[in-house]
Amino acid sequence: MADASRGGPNVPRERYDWELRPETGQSFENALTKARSGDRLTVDDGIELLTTGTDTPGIDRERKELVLEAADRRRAEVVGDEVTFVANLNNNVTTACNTGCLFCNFKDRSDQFLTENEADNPGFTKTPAESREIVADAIETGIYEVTSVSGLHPALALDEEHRELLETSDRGDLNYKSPARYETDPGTYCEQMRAMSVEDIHLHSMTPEEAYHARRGTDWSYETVYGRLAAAGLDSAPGTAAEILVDEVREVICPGKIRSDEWVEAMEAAAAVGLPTTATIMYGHVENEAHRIHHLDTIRDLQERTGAITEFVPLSFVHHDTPLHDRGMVDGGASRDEDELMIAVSRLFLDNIEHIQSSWVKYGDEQGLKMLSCGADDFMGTILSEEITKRAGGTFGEARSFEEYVEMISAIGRTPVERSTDYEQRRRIDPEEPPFGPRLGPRADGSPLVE
Ligand SMILES: C[S@@+](CC[C@H](N)C(=O)[O-])C[C@H]1O[C@@H](n2cnc3c(N)ncnc32)[C@H](O)[C@@H]1O
Ligand SMILES: Nc1c(NC[C@H](O)[C@H](O)[C@H](O)CO)[nH]c(=O)[nH]c1=O
Ligand SMILES: N[C@@H](Cc1ccc(O)cc1)C(=O)O
Ligand code: SF4
Repeated sequence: MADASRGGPNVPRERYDWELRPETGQSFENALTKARSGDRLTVDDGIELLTTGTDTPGIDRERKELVLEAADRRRAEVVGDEVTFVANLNNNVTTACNTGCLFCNFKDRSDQFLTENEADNPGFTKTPAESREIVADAIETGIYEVTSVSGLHPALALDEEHRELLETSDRGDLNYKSPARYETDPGTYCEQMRAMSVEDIHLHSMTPEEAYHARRGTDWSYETVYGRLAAAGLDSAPGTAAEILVDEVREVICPGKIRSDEWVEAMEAAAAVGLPTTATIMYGHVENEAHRIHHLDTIRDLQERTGAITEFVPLSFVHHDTPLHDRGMVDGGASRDEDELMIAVSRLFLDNIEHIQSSWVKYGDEQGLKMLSCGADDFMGTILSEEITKRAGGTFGEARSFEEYVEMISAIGRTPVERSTDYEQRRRIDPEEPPFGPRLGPRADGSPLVE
């Protein structure tokens, strides 16, 4: 008979013959003792906590509660009771992308964007002028930051020098086509950066995968690329495109993407030119718990070297409308138990990263709030527009207002705090003093961001 106290695994992982498996010589009890006393956890400790013991199948709910408690206590010690969020706008420049990641339904094949294509184009590309207008309008509402991640449009080059190299190259493998061939010209990455850098807005953009696209066909280092982007207005880099930083998993879910070591190289370069970064994991598809912990280990090592990672964001895979699901490679995403353990073990394992984000885009409000008692202390941002999760079938909406944030965070007895992207500026909000609006952005005057 099924044991009601156990959560089953969400994915029939026995379908995949992985080299890495969640097997250890450690016991759950020892790992928990180490976690409680704040010792640095080994990979085996992490696997024991995430699986609630490799000696038993499925998730043991009593043990899970012990892991969540330890993580919540650690959160309180490290960052206290404040729950942060940022007034930001999400602006995706283009959905055109041929990389073919099997977990992604954001992208549209780029040949649909060619002028010669007469069929309806389901996606979009914005010119630098259009991006600027979108950011300029949002600044008026009081945002502090613009986040911008995009498809790898074949016409995108880093700058004019890169475009010239791509135009004159006789290599046929560079995923480049002249902007003249497309209905809409996205300009260069540097032009987009300059366009979105309106006033003193904080520009958070250029994932390692985008940085790779911005140097394709050249021998330029990632430092050169991030250095030029920073000169054009980039302020920090998002650590998405991380997915699972174990190559045997990348070969299955994103064979067209850069490998793990290149992702790390790009993030180190961003840090080397002085940009703060974030880091993510996209979990709950074909990978197992050993892959997740190896990923955390890579991130923790990277942070030892750079100190540049301001927050870690677990992104729960949204499965509904994705190739992985359509092809029967997964039956669903992570279970609620797995989500909670992912947040908690991120807090316990990543002892050198201060902030763990609960993403309402991925978890929704109710579960997102619960995560703030499982180890998370940041509740993301207002974003105002969302395409990636929506196109994968996610249903948690595109925006949150300051009013909603203050109400939700005070309802769980915590303190709402508006933050800057790098967490250096923080403003506690008194729930007794409405109306609630941002005050940190270049034009923010405290009036509500979303009515
Ligand atoms: C859509 S890409 C855009 C930026 C750029 N093309 C890249 O891959 O770095 C940004 C991130 O969204 C996340 N993502 C895409 N599809 C998702 C899904 N179905 N569920 C959860 N996260 C997803 C992935 O982690 C991915 O790295
Ligand atoms: N800025 C954050 C986002 N932005 C939205 C993303 O574009 C997208 O919704 C999705 O998360 C991609 O997987 N999302 C976050 O989860 N956290 C952020 O801080
Ligand atoms: N704030 C995180 C989260 C994020 C997640 C997905 C995105 O597409 C963008 C951002 C980051 O900067 O990496
Ligand atoms: S995740 Fe990024 S690189 Fe991969 S298909 Fe989607 S948009 Fe393209």
